[in-house]
Amino acid sequence: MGCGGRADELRARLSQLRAEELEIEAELCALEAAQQDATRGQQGDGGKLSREEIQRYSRQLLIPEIGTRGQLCLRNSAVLVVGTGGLGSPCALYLAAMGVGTLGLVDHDTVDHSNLHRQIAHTSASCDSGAHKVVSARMALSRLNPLCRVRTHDMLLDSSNAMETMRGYDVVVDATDNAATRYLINDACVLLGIPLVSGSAVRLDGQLTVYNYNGGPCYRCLFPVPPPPDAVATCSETGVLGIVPGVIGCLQALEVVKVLTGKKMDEAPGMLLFSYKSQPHFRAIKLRPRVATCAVCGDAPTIAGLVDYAAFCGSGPNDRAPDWTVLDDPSQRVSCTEFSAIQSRTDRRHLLLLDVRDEVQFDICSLPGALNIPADQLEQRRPELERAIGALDGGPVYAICRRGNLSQLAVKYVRDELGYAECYDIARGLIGWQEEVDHDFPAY
Ligand SMILES: Nc1ncnc2c1ncn2[C@@H]1O[C@H](COP(=O)(O)OP(=O)(O)OP(=O)(O)O)[C@@H](O)[C@H]1O
Ligand SMILES: [Zn+2]
Repeated sequence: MGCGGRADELRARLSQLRAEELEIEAELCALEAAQQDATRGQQGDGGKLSREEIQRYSRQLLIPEIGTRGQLCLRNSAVLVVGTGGLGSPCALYLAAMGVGTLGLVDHDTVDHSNLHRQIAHTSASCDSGAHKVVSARMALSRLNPLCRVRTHDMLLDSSNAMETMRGYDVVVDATDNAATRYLINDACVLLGIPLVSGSAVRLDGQLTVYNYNGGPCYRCLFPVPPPPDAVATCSETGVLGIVPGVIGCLQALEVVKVLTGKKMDEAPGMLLFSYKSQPHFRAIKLRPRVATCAVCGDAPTIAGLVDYAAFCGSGPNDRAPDWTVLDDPSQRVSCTEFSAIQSRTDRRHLLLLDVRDEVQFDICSLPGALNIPADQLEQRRPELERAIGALDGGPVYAICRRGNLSQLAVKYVRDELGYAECYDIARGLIGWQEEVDHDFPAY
């Protein structure tokens, strides 16, 4: 067998072993979840470091701020990381590496290819095997540091299970991505008296705050009212640079260490803002103190137990961006399958495919022959659009976007503002095209 053949054989064996490893990990997670009380609490001699621990953590033990006392604090602590995505991955990896004794991981999702540029606890193999994020992350953590006990909670954290899940942890890390879960975790932390290390990251910006600690404010003190659901930017809609949640997740781990080792806060608690675009990248702002009228941590709280957070926020933890209905008349919309048939029987000179996504998205992928005019530039580029329509000899215009929302606005614009009635929307946009017509078309 040649070198190439042998290499192929080894690659195939390796990917089979990786898949098997994930299977074993999943079974272990399930077994250990069934005997949870055995995995909580101190390990070994609570008051002494073992030879192995001294060796492993030696470079950290040498730091006066940590020393044996600090290392024992970490070893005898339990930290819950909610969300094992972009923030939770680096945060949990560092907490395990630094010697936190018990790490709980909560997530309900499976690993996706579009997660891997930032969710560094996961691998392509996890994705190919359809692994659950908590299983995949646990594998990474136990490889890194087998001394760390990892407890997995493969579930959607909600009002029915949060108190039971979070109780007993010394610190909770919010590494999630939605308002409903942020309020849920905050309220449970206040009710249980647990400090909360909260982070967020989207596009090129991130934020970090420690709530409910040392008499400081809780999340509700600062944000008593949730933002409107469509004002919340998500990674899947607006994107995120891989390292940004990496920076914030690492700083979350740092804050956890500070809380666990009892480093006294010299100053009033602050919010740290990070931006790739600003110079310097970090800015700290002082937080207002705890608000006496806060509904959950105030002097006369009105929230004594967990509430319905999806109702409070107007969107749940699972809600993806809503689909709009701008065009009430269904005859103004065609499915992707219908458009594919129309396109193949129409002379391309008499059909205009108008792609109204922004240029960045258009550059990622597009259908052949599409004219790109972003929805928010239609008026500004009206002459260009009118010229293209003028060349159609009365032929149809079809508008497309990523998921069929903005394209409806474009159809309305062409019909109402340009007075051109032969204009139709392609329902479900390029996501629909990939699912219905061309499975090889890139999904993003
Ligand atoms: N209520 C919840 N219970 C459990 N896990 C949650 C909850 N809310 C959010 N999460 C998890 O928090 C993680 C957040 O990760 P991240 O912000 O990187 O986004 P993502 O959902 O993985 O990816 P994308 O938004 O790009 O599809 C996800 O793994 C998500 O499943
Ligand atoms: Zn409060």
